[in-house]
Amino acid sequence: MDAVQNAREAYDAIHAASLADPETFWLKAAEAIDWFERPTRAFDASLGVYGRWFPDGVVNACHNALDRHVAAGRGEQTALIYDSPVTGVKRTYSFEELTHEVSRFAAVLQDFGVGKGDRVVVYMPMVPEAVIGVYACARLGAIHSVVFGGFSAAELAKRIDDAEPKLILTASCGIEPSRKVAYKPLLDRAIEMSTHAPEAVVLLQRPELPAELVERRDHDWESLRDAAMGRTTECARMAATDPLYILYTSGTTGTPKGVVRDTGGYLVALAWTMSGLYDIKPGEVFWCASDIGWVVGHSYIIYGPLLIGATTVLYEGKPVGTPDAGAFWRVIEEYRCVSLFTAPTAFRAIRKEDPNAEKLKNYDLTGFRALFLAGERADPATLQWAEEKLGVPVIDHCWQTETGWAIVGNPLGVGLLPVKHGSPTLPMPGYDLKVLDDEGHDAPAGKLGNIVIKLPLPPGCLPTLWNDEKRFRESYLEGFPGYYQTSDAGFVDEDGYVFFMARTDDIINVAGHRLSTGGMEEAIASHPDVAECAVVGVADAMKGQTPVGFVVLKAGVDRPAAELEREIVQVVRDRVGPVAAFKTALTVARLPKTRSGKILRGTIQKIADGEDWTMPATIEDPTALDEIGEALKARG
Ligand SMILES: CCC(=O)SCCNC(=O)CCNC(=O)[C@H](O)C(C)(C)COP(=O)(O)OP(=O)(O)OC[C@H]1O[C@@H](n2cnc3c(N)ncnc32)[C@H](O)[C@@H]1OP(=O)(O)O
Repeated sequence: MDAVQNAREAYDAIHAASLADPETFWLKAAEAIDWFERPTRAFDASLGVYGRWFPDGVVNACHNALDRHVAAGRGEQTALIYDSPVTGVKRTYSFEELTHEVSRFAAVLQDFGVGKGDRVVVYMPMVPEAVIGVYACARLGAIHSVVFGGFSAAELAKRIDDAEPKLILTASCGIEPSRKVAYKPLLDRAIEMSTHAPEAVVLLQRPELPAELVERRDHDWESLRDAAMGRTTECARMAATDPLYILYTSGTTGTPKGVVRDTGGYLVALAWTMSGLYDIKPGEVFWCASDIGWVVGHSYIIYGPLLIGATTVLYEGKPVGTPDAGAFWRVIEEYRCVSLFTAPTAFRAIRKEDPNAEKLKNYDLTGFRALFLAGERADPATLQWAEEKLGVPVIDHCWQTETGWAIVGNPLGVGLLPVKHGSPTLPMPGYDLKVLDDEGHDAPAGKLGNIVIKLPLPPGCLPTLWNDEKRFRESYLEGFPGYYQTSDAGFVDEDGYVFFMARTDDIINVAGHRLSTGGMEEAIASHPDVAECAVVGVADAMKGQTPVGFVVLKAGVDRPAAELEREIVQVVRDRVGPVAAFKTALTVARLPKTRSGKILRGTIQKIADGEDWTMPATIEDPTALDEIGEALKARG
């Protein structure tokens, strides 16, 4: 039997076992975790919305990622490598050092009254203190909620109001290659805008751009850390079902969804993936080049590698421009990374700048075993380029903030399966993935339909939305009863390979960032001269998609279109944030609509992408579509 056949049989056996007998499968996987009280049951269907994992397990995430490795003799091994080309700083923390820092900073949090179940918002750039803050929360059983630095004050305010944090951890600034991002004024504005007021803010001063502290409310991170010298804290005993964190993600409206991640199921799932999917062993260096503000950063910068005693890399830089397109190769060589996990957009950026990968010749990538891509659809051209230049398996895998880990992937640790470009391969253990037509019937192989997952979702996936079980049911469970709706359309081929083709809602993916066009439309609609608008995601060679806004002005507004369009771009930047990459607003006389008033966003998008389109039978006024084409043509 050849290696490919072996790998397929091993995969089939594992996946089938996970679905046929989830109790046995996941209790076995749970042996990778150090429990204070080992679970006797894997799943209880009577709890929560669709059941809960490891209902009687008692555990702590920080203990599993840090303390237990020190106790097991890994204290001197490097746990965290901080590499910041934007500041020129490099720093490493051993497991022992990181455990001490976290234990000490948890004492600081305790002094603010932070304990089990309290929320702490972490609004920080990619610095080690952010990781320390997150682990300090986990140590105490407080629920962290990290907010990505590229969001606006208004977006931060929404998250503060929903999570109602006791405390906010922040830094004076983030550093982008072309500018310093002053976090503090954004945070101050967010706190002004929010109804909920945190009791205190702990701020890390960065020398690049120090910030003013608000008396009584704000506290200096370093002074508190100094004052806590010699203090330690114990890891709290947490129910496996207790929330570890809340991570907000875009919904179909401007109100983000607070994805809840429980503790025990997440640790078990991550531990399985570190070996089964990523093929990483304790002591090796795994690099996830994302941001801790995204789920990918939570799972594979902060938690996953440390959980199994591997080393993680915290990289405060970009794939290009810090300083050049050889940046990733430099980090891989310098730290002997065995795998890199990043978004396809990062590789598109490298390829654009260095099409023949000349820079790669300057580095020794011996020991580098695999590249993993996720966050957006991996286009075959980029994937092939990476395969050819790196000479290692390039593995696309697909997941969501909601799931916390891969739904579909190619399990390198089990055995590499043949790669089909355009497909992230096969469902991971515990995911009973189906494609259903709109009536809920199974779609035959090769037929496009709705990608859903039969309940229960495997461990690690969201049990609910923070403060909003109703929205959880409506958004994910009611469309296809008995299934979790991914809101992706796609198909499964005759070999079981899954192909994700498009979203079925108004979410777009810009440079690996999941964004709501509805949220951008809400921002545009707040401009006093705007009557109505539509935002669509248009194909972009670098970012995958970019948002374009079509805007109808109120009657009587006769200001120059260019001036208004600039203001509208600024409104989206202010209200959603720079991460939206919203750079194009086009004023049009009207929007194409059906006779019942529904804006024909799908057709607008096809026109913008230069795809074939057919005139919708229900269109109110066909000339409105011509006008969209003309507006796009005029803008080039
Ligand atoms: C599987 C589940 C998931 O999908 S989790 C999400 C996975 N996604 C990712 O990991 C994201 C991958 N993308 C990236 O890392 C970046 O987009 C890369 C490829 C590095 C390119 O970065 P960049 O050149 O900055 O473009 P961009 O589109 O990301 O940025 C747009 C504007 O936002 C800004 N921005 C970005 N990050 C921050 C930040 N942390 N703090 C403040 N601002 C930030 C950028 O500077 C840029 O601003 P500007 O418009 O140029 O002024």
